[in-house]
Amino acid sequence: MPVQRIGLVVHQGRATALDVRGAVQTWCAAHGIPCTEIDVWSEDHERRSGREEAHAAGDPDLVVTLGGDGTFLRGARIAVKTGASVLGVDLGKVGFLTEVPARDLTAALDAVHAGHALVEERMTLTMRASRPPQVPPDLEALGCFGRGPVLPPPPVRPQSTAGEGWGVALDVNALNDIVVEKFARDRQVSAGVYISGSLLAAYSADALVVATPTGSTAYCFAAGGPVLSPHMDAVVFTPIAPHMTFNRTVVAAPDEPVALRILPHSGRAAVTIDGELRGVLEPGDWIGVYRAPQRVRLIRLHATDFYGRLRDRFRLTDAPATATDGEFAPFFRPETPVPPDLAGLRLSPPAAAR
Ligand SMILES: NC(=O)c1ccc[n+]([C@@H]2O[C@H](COP(=O)([O-])OP(=O)(O)OC[C@H]3O[C@@H](n4cnc5c(N)ncnc54)[C@H](O)[C@@H]3O)[C@@H](O)[C@H]2O)c1
Ligand SMILES: Nc1ncnc2c1ncn2[C@@H]1O[C@H](COP(=O)(O)OP(=O)(O)OP(=O)(O)O)[C@@H](O)[C@H]1O
Repeated sequence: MPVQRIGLVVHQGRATALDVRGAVQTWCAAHGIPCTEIDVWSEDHERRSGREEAHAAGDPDLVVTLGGDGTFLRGARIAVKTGASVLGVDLGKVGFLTEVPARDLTAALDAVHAGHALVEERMTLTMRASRPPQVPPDLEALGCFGRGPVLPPPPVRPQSTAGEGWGVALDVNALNDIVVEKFARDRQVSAGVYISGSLLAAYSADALVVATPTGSTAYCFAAGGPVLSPHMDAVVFTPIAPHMTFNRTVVAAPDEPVALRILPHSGRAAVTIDGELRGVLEPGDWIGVYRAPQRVRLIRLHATDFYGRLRDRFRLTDAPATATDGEFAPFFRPETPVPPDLAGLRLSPPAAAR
């Protein structure tokens, strides 16, 4: 379906993003498509939930982000609430989530408008909490770690059943991760970690990360966690610097919730959702994290080559001993038809088609 309305999320601190914004606005004007900028970082901008932000922008069906992965995450937070797709223009440092370089922007918008783009759906995480989350004003400055103004705490979903012991359901969709981390440099977070309702272990750590497969290449990856294909669903738990010998990641099934209960003698803990501070937990508080029904719709111009991107963006280097073996031949890419037993497999597209 042709694009009806664009919501634009721009990294205001990057000059190239401001230039490219002009190109998007010109394209929109030429096609008669309304385009609303959503400046989630401005000091003057009212702090709104993703849903309110989408409604205020006229419920765009396409969100275009101009920046890096952080800007993409800020756009995804808004798009997921109304089922809009997200197109990330790569103007950042890593660009794992973003899809197109700025030079291909117009061609990308043309392709989306003509219905030629692919949509890749990614799992998100949602959560319940023992009480509605809040960020006390005195902790805001400490907790937002030099980034933009804090977003409001996640709204409570109407189907909440707090009084019955299930906690309050929060209107959250994390594309990368939900992280519980220490506030004070010298006070670790101590928490009991439950998977599928069973206690796995009590941790004392710098942070505890619950991630999606998409988020496995972000914070979890930095902590030595495994890389998961973003085409699968799973709930990935990784402790950061736990003061114990068991420091492994646990990859739970998509229907196995991961819960964290702050222990009585723990320091206070920050809850960050996709890198943004959204709440503070006191001893005794808990959160339960599980797969959300909503998925983020990523625009792709070509079939995804996740492993090629992994090699490229993380600059994977080959073993020095293989250097004398020269070029690497393509695998499973002869000109002849695909044999029946391989027909259902997901194979990255040939380099020429990317
Ligand atoms: N030590 C760490 O690596 C660390 C620490 C805190 C948070 N994070 C991650 O940062 C994310 C927020 O990103 P941001 O850009 O707003 O903050 P940021 O700028 O601090 O991001 C950290 C880095 O992670 C990259 N990144 C983000 N999502 C990614 C993904 N899905 N796959 C691969 N790389 C990814 C970003 O490009 C950036 O280089 C959080 O969701 C969390 O996963 C990482
Ligand atoms: N909309 C904005 N307005 C002003 N400054 C911003 C904005 N977005 C980000 N910044 C600044 O840029 C820094 C990097 O932000 P962030 O990590 O979210 O960017 P990004 O989109 O992920 O790009 P990169 O890949 O370069 O990190 C922030 O610490 C902040 O100082």
